Amino acid sequence: MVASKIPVLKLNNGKEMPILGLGTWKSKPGEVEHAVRDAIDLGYRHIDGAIAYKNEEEVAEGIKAKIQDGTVKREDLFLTTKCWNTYHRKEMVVKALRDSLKRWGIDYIDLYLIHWPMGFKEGDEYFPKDENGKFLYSDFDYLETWEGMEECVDLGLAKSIGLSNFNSQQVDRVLAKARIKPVVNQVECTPWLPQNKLLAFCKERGIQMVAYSPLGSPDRPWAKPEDPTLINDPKVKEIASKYGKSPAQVLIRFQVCSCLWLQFVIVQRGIATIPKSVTREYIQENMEVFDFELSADDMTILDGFDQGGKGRICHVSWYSDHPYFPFHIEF
Ligand SMILES: NC(=O)C1=CN([C@@H]2O[C@H](COP(=O)(O)OP(=O)(O)OC[C@H]3O[C@@H](n4cnc5c(N)ncnc54)[C@H](OP(=O)(O)O)[C@@H]3O)[C@@H](O)[C@H]2O)C=CC1
Ligand SMILES: O=C1CO[C@H](CO)[C@@H](O)[C@@H]1O
Repeated sequence: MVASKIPVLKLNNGKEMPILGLGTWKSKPGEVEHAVRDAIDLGYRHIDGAIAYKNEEEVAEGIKAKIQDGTVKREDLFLTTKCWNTYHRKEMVVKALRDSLKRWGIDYIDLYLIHWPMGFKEGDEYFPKDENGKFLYSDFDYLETWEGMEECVDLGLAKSIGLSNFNSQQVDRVLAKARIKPVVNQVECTPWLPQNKLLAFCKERGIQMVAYSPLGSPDRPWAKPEDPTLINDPKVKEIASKYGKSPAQVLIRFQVCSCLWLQFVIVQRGIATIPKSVTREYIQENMEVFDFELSADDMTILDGFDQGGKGRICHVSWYSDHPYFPFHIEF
């Protein structure tokens, strides 16, 4: 069996999560099985999936191959999936995970997240719309959804449960009611949207932040050719060349092990992150980030990238009329 060099973080329930994982949104069937196999061969042990990515079976094929050839055992892996917005009714939360586990071919998931606080109309369509193209929502309160998540732990279907795309008020509402505390809040995080306030808020409550789209999600479906790209930013490129690293490595290092000023003290960001790639060279490059340190001067430059909410790429403004839309407040 091959040991991994990726550091692990301890979650508030005592379980461990590798600080770096492989993202799988937009990874096509036909590519993702290979990407997962390559990642595990290279030392990744954390894979971030979701029901809504519609590729769980193929992700699972990659995992199965690596368990079968003896590279890893199931218990060496940290697998995440996410309860989609159409499954926010309590009973559906459990059913959705059972269906997902069948697709993964496993009997428990390491981490099950509420993908968004916003519920959508139940049914087979993941993005339901009426005949005028208006999105159709459900009014299930995410507190009910959380009860379903807790049941998944009770039933042994999920080892840990958490949130994704929840703002500070929504996190506190869950904490006030939770029998089982969320271990993470997975949110977009880049130098454009460094989430310093949400990070401090989550740290105070023992909730680990996980950064999604750490490279600025250049392959997001709504990207326009004229949009700026973070990995091509001249300042990021300049910093990268100083260390003999790539822009992607600087952006990943920024999350996992860089410092920031919080209330007059310097703290490590220590944010877990899940860059997506289906390219073996990138998958390898993205994990080679634990052998250099960004200087205070370079961190100051990256701090200057902060655009607040305007820096958000996964803004999903098309759902902004949802009562639980998370991005109307500062953090
Ligand atoms: N909870 C949530 O709501 C969300 C969760 N996520 C999760 O976070 C993951 C990562 O975010 P995502 O939006 O996919 O975007 P990322 O910021 O991870 O960027 C992915 C893109 O960057 C490219 N890339 C990867 N590594 C490198 C490299 N070293 N050099 C140059 N280009 C590189 C990839 O190319 P290629 O693949 O062609 O190799 C791909 O086009 C998702 O896949 C998903 O698992 C993302 C969005 C929302
Ligand atoms: O993970 C995700 C990727 O982006 C999508 C935007 O439609 C969402 O489904 C989800 O947040």
